[in-house]
Amino acid sequence: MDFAAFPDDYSAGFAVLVGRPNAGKSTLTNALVGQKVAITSNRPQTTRHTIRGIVHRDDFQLVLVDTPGLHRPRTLLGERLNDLVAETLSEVDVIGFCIPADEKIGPGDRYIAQQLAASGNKPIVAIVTKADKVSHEQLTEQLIEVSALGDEIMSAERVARKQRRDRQERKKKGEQMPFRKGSGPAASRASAKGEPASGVVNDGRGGWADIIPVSAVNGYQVEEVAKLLSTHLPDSPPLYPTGELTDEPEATLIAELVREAALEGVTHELPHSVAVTVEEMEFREGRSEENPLLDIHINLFVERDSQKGIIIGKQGARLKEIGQTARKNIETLLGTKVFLSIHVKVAKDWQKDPKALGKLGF
Ligand SMILES: Nc1nc2c(ncn2[C@@H]2O[C@H](COP(=O)(O)OP(=O)(O)OP(=O)(O)O)[C@@H](O)[C@H]2O)c(=O)[nH]1
Repeated sequence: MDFAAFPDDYSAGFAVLVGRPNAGKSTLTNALVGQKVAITSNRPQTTRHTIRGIVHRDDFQLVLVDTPGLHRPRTLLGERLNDLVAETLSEVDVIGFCIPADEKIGPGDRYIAQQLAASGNKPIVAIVTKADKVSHEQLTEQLIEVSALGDEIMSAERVARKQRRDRQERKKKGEQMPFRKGSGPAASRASAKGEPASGVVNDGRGGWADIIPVSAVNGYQVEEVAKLLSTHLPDSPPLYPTGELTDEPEATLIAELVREAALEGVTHELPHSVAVTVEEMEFREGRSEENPLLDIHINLFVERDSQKGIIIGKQGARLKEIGQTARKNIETLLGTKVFLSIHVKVAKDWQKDPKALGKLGF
């Protein structure tokens, strides 16, 4: 592996983009990296695995970790996703919090903001995505809202930390703990619901480390986002050789491409219920070296017979389309001809079954 020579002031490190489903994380990752590595689709929660894209520049290297949407656990799968997110947050140098410009800040954003603030002392850069979808005035308004959210959440977090410290101090000294308005069970419940904790005011000590608008679709400020994130990276030689765009195992990318093709244009409930595994990958015997063919056998799991019907389609028409789309993308990814076979299987309630989850790679 050839590491290019790098200047003295080179910096390198990890960044994670978080945000609620559909916030534009995958599209921004792709725009930053400049090649399709993370999987995008207009269906929420398509990114389940952590896929890294690497932004190489003359003076920095930014390793992007794309996480699933951070959300409140509903099923066991949701909890595992959140564990994954927590683990990722602890390993990065900077967090990019994506909030779409064209949607009002909601409880989902608030909840994520609180989780990020509570997760530690990592700098959080608020990234207002999809800037192309709104007018200049609307963008300005959203930037003000997002900035205010940062001030409020970070102030609340500082207050909470101070209260925790005080409580510990008092405990150490053996003092009795007074009940304080805003710190009882009702306040914790409000905070768990993503509602603002009452009584917390902006302490004027600032919120987000930075705030920046971007459009991954028309390229507005994409380079600036890369630069801004890189200012939070430690001095370090490159972590990966230049030219390497992803270190995700091929099988994961292949499974994601099949999953993406399967979810194209389907109903809302399905994304949660589809899991894809690569069962076998082998070069076909008897082919010449110049003209290899890679056989890939895929299992596509759904939870119900009705979902199986949706995937397969009338006389197998949809499955055929899925196969063709996925095959083309896999061939582009691997640069080799591919024969793809997809078996659709019903695994009842796989989301709630720890054993099944393990088998499916979660
Ligand atoms: N107009 C416009 N659309 C965008 C932009 N970025 C993303 N989108 C669209 O928004 C939708 C969601 O984008 P994704 O990048 O898949 O969002 P995500 O946050 O990765 O979503 P999950 O994987 O569900 O967490 C897709 O239909 C994108 O095409 C942007 O800058 N401008």
